[in-house]
Amino acid sequence: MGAALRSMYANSKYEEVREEWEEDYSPQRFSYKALYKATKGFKESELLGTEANGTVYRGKLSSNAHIAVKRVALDAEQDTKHLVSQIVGIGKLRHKNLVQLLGYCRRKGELLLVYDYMPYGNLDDFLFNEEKPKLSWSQRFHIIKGVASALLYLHEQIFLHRDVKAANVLLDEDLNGRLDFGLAMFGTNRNPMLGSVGYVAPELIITGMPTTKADVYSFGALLLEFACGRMFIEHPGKPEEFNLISWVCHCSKRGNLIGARDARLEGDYVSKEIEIVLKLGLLCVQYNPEDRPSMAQVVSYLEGKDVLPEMPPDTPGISIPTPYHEVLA
Ligand SMILES: Nc1ncnc2c1ncn2[C@@H]1O[C@H](COP(=O)(O)OP(=O)(O)OP(=O)(O)O)[C@@H](O)[C@H]1O
Repeated sequence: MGAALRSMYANSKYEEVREEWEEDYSPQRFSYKALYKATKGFKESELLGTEANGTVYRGKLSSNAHIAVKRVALDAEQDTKHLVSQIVGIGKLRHKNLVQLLGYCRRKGELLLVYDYMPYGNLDDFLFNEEKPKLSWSQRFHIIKGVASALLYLHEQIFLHRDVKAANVLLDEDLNGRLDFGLAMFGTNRNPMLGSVGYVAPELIITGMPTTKADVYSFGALLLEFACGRMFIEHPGKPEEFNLISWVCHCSKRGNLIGARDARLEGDYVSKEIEIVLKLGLLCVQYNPEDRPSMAQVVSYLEGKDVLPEMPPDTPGISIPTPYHEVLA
């Protein structure tokens, strides 16, 4: 029985690895055959993107459910049992602003993760790609609040996200922001502790220890990107525009904080909300983790239940160049 379980459809194109210890996880287990059929044999036309960590395909199951399948190469030394138990644990999380992880499949040297399909793709394209239709301010604010509540939920469930960034916010059919589980959460990312360049909290570079406050830092970078419509770190030449912290502080010092906003918004914005997002972004990206708010506070500020503390742009820890910025310069 054990041997038979180890390899299903041996030597066929549907071959997969299935071991006895996975029996408890059968509700979360997809057969390779089902995923192969759903993605039309992982056809090029179904390819959604290829990133450093894997390849993602769109698919449709026999139940008509639309899915996204992420194919990831597994390192030989990977602790597969631990990884699968993490996947199953993450799959049990439920929040309307999370991309639901439906399950997994395993082949030799390869893991396939199955998610709900998000028809509008990721936010990266909408915020930074001039060719994509722009998001209105009310859409942006709605998405920000959704992502904040999802991150708060993760922290309440004692999970860290570890890789909050625009590319990990996907949009569903109603343009709700859904936080995607990057591979960093499973520890299979090639850079498991650090997340993505530009969103990494400065202390993480030194300690390598992910924390809720490091997630808050990355969320702060994302807030500034939402309001400014630009990537957190750019190299446009002017020192005040090197990153969004210096850009927003520069505008604030000149008495025109909301002048930092995305010019593509034109007249379509609510000054009070942009101001909250910019100020909260600065509060979250402070150098010292203890100075950053918790995600519970972030949600209260965004929902207008709490009033943001005043923080002048020359407050130590925000506008001064930090070793982190020097590293990246
Ligand atoms: N559930 C999904 N529905 C629709 N598109 C998706 C889904 N998941 C990923 N994609 C798309 O597939 C492409 C690759 O996604 P992937 O998550 O691998 O990228 P990434 O965020 O850079 O990787 P990672 O988060 O693992 O570092 C992106 O264009 C992304 O928008």
